[in-house]
Amino acid sequence: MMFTTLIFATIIFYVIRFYYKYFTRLNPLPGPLPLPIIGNLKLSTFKNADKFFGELNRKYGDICEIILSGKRIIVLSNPKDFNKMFTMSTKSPYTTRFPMKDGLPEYFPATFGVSSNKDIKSWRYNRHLFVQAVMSSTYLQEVLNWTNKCFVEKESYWNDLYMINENTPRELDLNKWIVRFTNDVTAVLTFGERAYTMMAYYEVLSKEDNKKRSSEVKLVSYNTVEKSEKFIESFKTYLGGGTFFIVVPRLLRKYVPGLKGKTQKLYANREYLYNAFSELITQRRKEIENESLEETLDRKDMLSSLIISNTERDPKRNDSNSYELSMTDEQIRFNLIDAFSGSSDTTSNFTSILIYYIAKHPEVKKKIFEEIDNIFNGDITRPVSHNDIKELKYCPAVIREVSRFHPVLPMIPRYITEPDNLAGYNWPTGTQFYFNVVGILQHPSYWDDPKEFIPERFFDDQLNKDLRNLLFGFGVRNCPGYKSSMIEMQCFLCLLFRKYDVELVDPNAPLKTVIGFLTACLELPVRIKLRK
Ligand code: HEM
Repeated sequence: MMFTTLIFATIIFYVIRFYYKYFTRLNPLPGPLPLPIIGNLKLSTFKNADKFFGELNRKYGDICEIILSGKRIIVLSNPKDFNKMFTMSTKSPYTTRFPMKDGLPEYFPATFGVSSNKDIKSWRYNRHLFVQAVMSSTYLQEVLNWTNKCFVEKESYWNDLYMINENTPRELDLNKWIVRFTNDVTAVLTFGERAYTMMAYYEVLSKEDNKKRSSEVKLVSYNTVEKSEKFIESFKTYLGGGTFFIVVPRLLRKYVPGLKGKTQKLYANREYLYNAFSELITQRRKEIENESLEETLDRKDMLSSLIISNTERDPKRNDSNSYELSMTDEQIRFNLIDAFSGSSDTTSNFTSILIYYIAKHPEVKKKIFEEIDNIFNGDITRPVSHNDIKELKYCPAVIREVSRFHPVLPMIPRYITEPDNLAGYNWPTGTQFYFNVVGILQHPSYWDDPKEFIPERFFDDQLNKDLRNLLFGFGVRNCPGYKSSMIEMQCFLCLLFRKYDVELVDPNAPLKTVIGFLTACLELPVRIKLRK
């Protein structure tokens, strides 16, 4: 009885304290009333974050607030607050994405790599070498080469599994293939090693169908496929673990039985992954050392590029001091993690969203066919080149319109490292802001008919110039991979639509997604046939 009363009193105390703090907060802003513990994080937030953020803007205006994981977050939906937050100056207080505190730095590095690096000096160094690697013309050529190659590989599986023809459309979940396709392209570009996730999926499907594998499909050894699947799975577990470390307090992680077990599993997985990276890096270092200095490296992947950065093999090295700044294995590891995590899920989910909207709008698909047919003249086998991509005008407009309509990242976070005045209020150090991407991309003051899907609006080069690239973020911490992913996505569109017609199985069904920080597409059931 005593114990129940104590618990009850503690809860009452907690609730009163919570609302006292809430109603006496600094600069109170409109926003949904939060609940103790969960704040504004309802289940619906996760299922429909795009709707959630769109409604925030419509209901509460251009500046409002929410509480997530116990933290107050100021949500901004007006581009006039934009320039200050997304400045190109590294001296700005808005150069950090989120606070690296609570459980996060125990699990993710706070001063390594690019994405979560809060030490601006170290971030600048890493970002410089990262950008050098992924923006070089040789790397961008590799993006095109591997997108072409992996597409051809995917087709060999499709031919065997579905025997796609002109007359009878075949049903398949295109999202499953896009995820694996992107993983395979990203892995080889990042690590210089093939992942075989498409092949592994082909194995699963042919087993399910009791199908005998075609001799056309060349399988590498079972062990290689299994090893690469394990690596990709471990990577996903590693990234997912971040949320666990943010949400579950340290004491619970250390002492509560189920949670302690989960913590240990995450650490063990991280150990496995870090060792796998070390092996990759050591092996590649050896290969590079064995190559003569005069020879140009045959691999243009990010790993090779980071190993040689600021060494005597680096064509971009320009002073003798740079030698001191070549990367350690640990630095390389975290840059590779950032490259793989930054590119695989974003590109695959956005590509699925893109195909969904194209298939949903037959008039858009028709114009895509026309544009692509004009470039390829019925040649459905030659590799797509940079010149082909340069000729595209309608396809990039469709990509922009889809990203306006259904952005893959519904908000962009920033966190201030010193007090500042923003949107007319003074904010203390540590205030967290979300730039409401959905709100802005559908804001009636900035777009005519924002609810209409009109790719042609982006033919006007001057239209909302500042907002066009919201898909990839802004300012000093914008996405360094925007060029490579634009190439990959446009190349994919050419390869797919010059040969195949894609229709949604149910054109009226909404796209199935789940949304945390990222819009994750769950499935994309389509009917696919060869174009006549
Ligand atoms: C469709 C594909 C992609 C989308 C939609 C996307 C989107 C974004 C966005 C919105 C940001 C945050 C920008 C900000 O905070 O202002 C970001 C950051 C980042 N992205 Fe991407 N990205 C994509 C592909 C890639 C690729 C291919 C790579 C690597 C090659 C990459 C690596 C990164 C990294 C490392 C950061 C952190 C930058 C920093 O903190 O300095 N992304 N991305």
